[in-house]
Amino acid sequence: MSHTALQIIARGPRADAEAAAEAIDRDILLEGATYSILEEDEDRGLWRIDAFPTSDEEAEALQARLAEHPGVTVKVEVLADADWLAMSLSGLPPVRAGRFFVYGAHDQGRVPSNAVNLKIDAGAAFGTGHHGTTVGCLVAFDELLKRERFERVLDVGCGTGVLAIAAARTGSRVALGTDIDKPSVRIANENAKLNRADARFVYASGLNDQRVRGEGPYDLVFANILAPPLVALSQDIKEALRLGGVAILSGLLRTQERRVTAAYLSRGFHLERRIHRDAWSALVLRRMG
Ligand SMILES: C[S@@+](CC[C@H](N)C(=O)[O-])C[C@H]1O[C@@H](n2cnc3c(N)ncnc32)[C@H](O)[C@@H]1O
Repeated sequence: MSHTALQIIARGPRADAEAAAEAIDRDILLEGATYSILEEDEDRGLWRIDAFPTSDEEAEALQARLAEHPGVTVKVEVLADADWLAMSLSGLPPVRAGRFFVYGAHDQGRVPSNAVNLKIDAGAAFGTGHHGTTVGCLVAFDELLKRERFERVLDVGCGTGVLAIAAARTGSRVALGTDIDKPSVRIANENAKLNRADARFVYASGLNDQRVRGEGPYDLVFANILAPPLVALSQDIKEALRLGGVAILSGLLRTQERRVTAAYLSRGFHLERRIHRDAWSALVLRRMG
């Protein structure tokens, strides 16, 4: 594993950036790599890839793929420890995703002082922070928090509650989570207490529950569920969001991105960012209409 945390940034026109991203997707050495692609400057048609290698081999492979696309200019930055995103592959170590540090009971004592620390005991619920979909959501949220505040946040499919707890711990006044799995709701409420987070979790399917509607409209909706329910819930998620509000969606595979994106674009959302980790994708979509 690399000891130097790097961020590799590539900028260029959309076609070049998309082609470079596809080359990263095709490289089997980069199957586990995390990167995002977004439109940086709409007026200039400038797109940007940010990649976060977790080993020297990954860093080399990423730079090699990007170098094959002369239309993008590449910059490599060494990250301060507080910013890097790394997921070690041995055991179940803590996970760093932007400002968030997700850890279990066995990591007590290894907690950094410069992060938002989330203690998550998984039990029977999904969401220790180790899965590519959860990491994608946290990275997307961390980026958005650099520019925006989210007063009211809904987490559909809360699992351990990690996402709503992350919101409550970073200043959201309302952080509500739902799940169709009763044990997850109980575990999420316990995790909220454990983290002294003012987040609440209720047993409900989707968004058509009075307790969920009553707290809306939301500034941000997380939904880390599977692609078919993400498509099925697209209208409900739109209605739950205020105009200009953001949906962070995950649980979909990279290969399902087009289908899920199409459902949201047709409802007036704008795709702001895609984050890839392993075979998984996280999407940042803003309600424009
Ligand atoms: C992949 S886990 C995500 C857990 C956590 N939010 C995270 O990001 O790590 C998906 C969760 O969504 C729940 N779920 C699936 N479909 C749902 C629906 N229609 N409404 C509410 N919860 C749902 C599942 O029970 C599961 O706990």
